[in-house]
Amino acid sequence: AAKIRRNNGRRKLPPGPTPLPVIGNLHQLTTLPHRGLQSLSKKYGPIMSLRLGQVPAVVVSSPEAAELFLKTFDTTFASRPRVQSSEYMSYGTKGMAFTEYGPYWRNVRKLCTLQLLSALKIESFAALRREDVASVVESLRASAAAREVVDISRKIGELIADMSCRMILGISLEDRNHLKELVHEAMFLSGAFNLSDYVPYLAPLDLQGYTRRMKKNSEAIDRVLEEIITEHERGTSEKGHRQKDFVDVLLSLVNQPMNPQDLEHLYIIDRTNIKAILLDMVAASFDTSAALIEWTFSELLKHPRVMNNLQRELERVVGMDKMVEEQDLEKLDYLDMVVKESFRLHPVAPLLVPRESMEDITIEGYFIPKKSRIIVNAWTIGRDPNVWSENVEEFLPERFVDKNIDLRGHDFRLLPFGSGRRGCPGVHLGLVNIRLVLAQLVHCFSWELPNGVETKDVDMSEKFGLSMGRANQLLAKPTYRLLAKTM
Ligand code: HEM
Repeated sequence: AAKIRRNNGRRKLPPGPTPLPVIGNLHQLTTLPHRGLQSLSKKYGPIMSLRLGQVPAVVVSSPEAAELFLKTFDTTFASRPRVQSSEYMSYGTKGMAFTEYGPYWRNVRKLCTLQLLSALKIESFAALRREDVASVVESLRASAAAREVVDISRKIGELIADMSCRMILGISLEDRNHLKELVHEAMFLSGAFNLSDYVPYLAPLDLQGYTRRMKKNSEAIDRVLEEIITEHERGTSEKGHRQKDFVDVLLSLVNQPMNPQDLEHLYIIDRTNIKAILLDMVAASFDTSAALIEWTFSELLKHPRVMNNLQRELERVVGMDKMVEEQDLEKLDYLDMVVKESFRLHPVAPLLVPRESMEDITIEGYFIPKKSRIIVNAWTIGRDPNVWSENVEEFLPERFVDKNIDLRGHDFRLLPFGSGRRGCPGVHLGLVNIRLVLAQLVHCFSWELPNGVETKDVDMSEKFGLSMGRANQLLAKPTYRLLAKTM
């Protein structure tokens, strides 16, 4: 008996709420799971265990705990769960984001970071971004002249989607305007808590209808990607001399080893790999940066003082007689703090991307079985008063003054891009897009809320998803503010 007790003692799970039969704790996630989990972790602590249907899960909600899972024991937690969405919508996990840890994932990741997402590669698309942003400024100028109220959410969403489409697929969004909706649906389905993943014996019933939607969505996306790749192969998308997009880069590598340095694990790049990688890139770019820009804009409209400070900085650094250029961005310190503060309150991936543990492990005296789902609640960490003091709910960029808090995964208080070997490989691209678009729109225009809306009334409701954006569109009225000669 003593031996059994010792074993039990050693195998103590982290504290957590009692699971119900069949569904476990799924009902406690609520429609905004980052908030549902926050209230549970207040009660049970920063390392909490849940059962999601049949699947053991651990929810991590403090910087110290996040460091243990994402750094100290990173290798144990570097996998992703195999779920329906990754099967149906990542070509049987042939991409990067939802692929289990191992040589295949490592090779795809290497290929993408070297060939597609390197700083050099991203810089090479600066002219394209400049052109797209300028054309939105132009259209907003027309709205300003007509004293129109603008749907900022739509403008920003289309701008980011268009910049991403041109860089990745070599098409403008107008040519394939249903792609945005398709990718949006794919992101929703990848982020949804799908009962079929947690209670596998219910999967054939498809009670939420997600499986059906995934099949339909993946087929529609596949048709678009096939068309685009075929156009590239035939050279029909060639409009004179144009820059190589991601499709060109990947097609130039077809039939070659994915990683020439790793001949022990020989993966030859084929069409399915290319489609899966392109889908990952498009899905990761469309909604994430746009959501953060929208949230920041919402906060700026709610906080005219901060908007004002930002405009003063832009006047000083850039000047009122010209638009913002990418090389100005690194000089915009206040903008940098605004973006950090926005990520603190609105980490667009509030629960990051789920991890899965690869072996049994004991952490802080708690037993965590192999194949546990690991959920890092970055949203809760950003609002923890022990970390950020009492005014956590306040939008206050100045809290970052003289604090060396990085947002790329080195500081566990601020984790919008995750951390460690599964951390976001698109940080550089994401941040360039975010800073450029924000700086330009705030520099070129003054913004006011539509008639009758007061700053305190700006709606801040969230719509949960793998990428969490605003529930409703953000509306505002622009007035052009640069000296006229610039356009
Ligand atoms: C505001 C913009 C973005 C945010 C907030 C964001 C956030 C994240 C987060 C939280 C993760 C999971 C990290 C982890 O598990 O530790 C992730 C992974 C990933 N992100 Fe991003 N991301 C953004 C933009 C991008 C862009 C522009 C790309 C590429 C075009 C990208 C590509 C990826 C990929 C491929 C992964 C999976 C990495 C892996 O599993 O090895 N992301 N991102």
